[in-house]
Amino acid sequence: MATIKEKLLRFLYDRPLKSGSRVGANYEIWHVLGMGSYGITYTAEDKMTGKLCAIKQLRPTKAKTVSGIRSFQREAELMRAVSGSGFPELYDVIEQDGSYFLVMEYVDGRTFEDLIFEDGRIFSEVDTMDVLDELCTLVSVLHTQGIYHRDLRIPNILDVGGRLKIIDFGLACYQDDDPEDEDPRYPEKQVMRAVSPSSDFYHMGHFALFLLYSGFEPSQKKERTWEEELSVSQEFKKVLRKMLQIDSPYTEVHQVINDLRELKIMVKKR
Ligand SMILES: Nc1ncnc2c1ncn2[C@@H]1O[C@H](COP(=O)(O)OP(=O)(O)OP(=O)(O)O)[C@@H](O)[C@H]1O
Repeated sequence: MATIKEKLLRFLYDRPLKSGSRVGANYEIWHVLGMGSYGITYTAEDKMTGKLCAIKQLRPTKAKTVSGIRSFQREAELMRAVSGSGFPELYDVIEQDGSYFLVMEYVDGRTFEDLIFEDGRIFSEVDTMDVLDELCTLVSVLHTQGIYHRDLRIPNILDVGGRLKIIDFGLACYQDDDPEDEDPRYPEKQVMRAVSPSSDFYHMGHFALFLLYSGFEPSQKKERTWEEELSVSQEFKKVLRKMLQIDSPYTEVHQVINDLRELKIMVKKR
């Protein structure tokens, strides 16, 4: 959590670039897509090719810290290593007057956050299993390359005309990275940031719950657990319990894919 001083410094120094600003020789900033804790992301045009792209700038306050620059370099390294159509391609890495930019493919899609909270999309149990199955396939591409994403949340997964893309490698790591020192008072954070496949399964379990809750109509004032509230099959709940590490967790992504595929056949037959 940012302190008041950090928030004030961000407000004073982390002003986004104005539209029309140049980044490197070729890129012209159009507008801000979003501001996260580490970066400011813009749409931009490559003036050489006329192509639209996305540019993530390391926040100026972070660009003054060794850890900020290190995490920027890490994100660039991981994005370069990741290949496949399910991830944005990294075009360029630019350092300009003490500012740092990742220039990447613009993903023209809707995040699952947009789909649920803006478009009012409702995902049934079968829809959720289908999306999860495709997401696991992308995650298996990452895990095969020894990469864990560790931030598979609804704002970081996009639907691009029926196909998924995963963005934001700001928290991703390699399987042989040392784990960060997480505060033992927050055990959930330790699970979310674990340097193991389980961190991705845990996030995907929560991702699936967001999809399933899109169709939930509360009928009681009393809050109940997700297992009591959601009317999904016991078999799918079992899969989710393993993803969320309530029951003996999955150790590799093909186990999740196999369970989901068996389950889809069973549920679709009913
Ligand atoms: N390659 C991309 N194509 C299209 N939109 C993108 C792309 N990358 C990021 N965005 C959008 O830009 C916004 C901010 O993205 P990003 O995920 O980089 O930052 P964040 O998660 O908010 O920040 P941080 O990682 O700094 O905490 C989001 O709305 C996201 O959907």
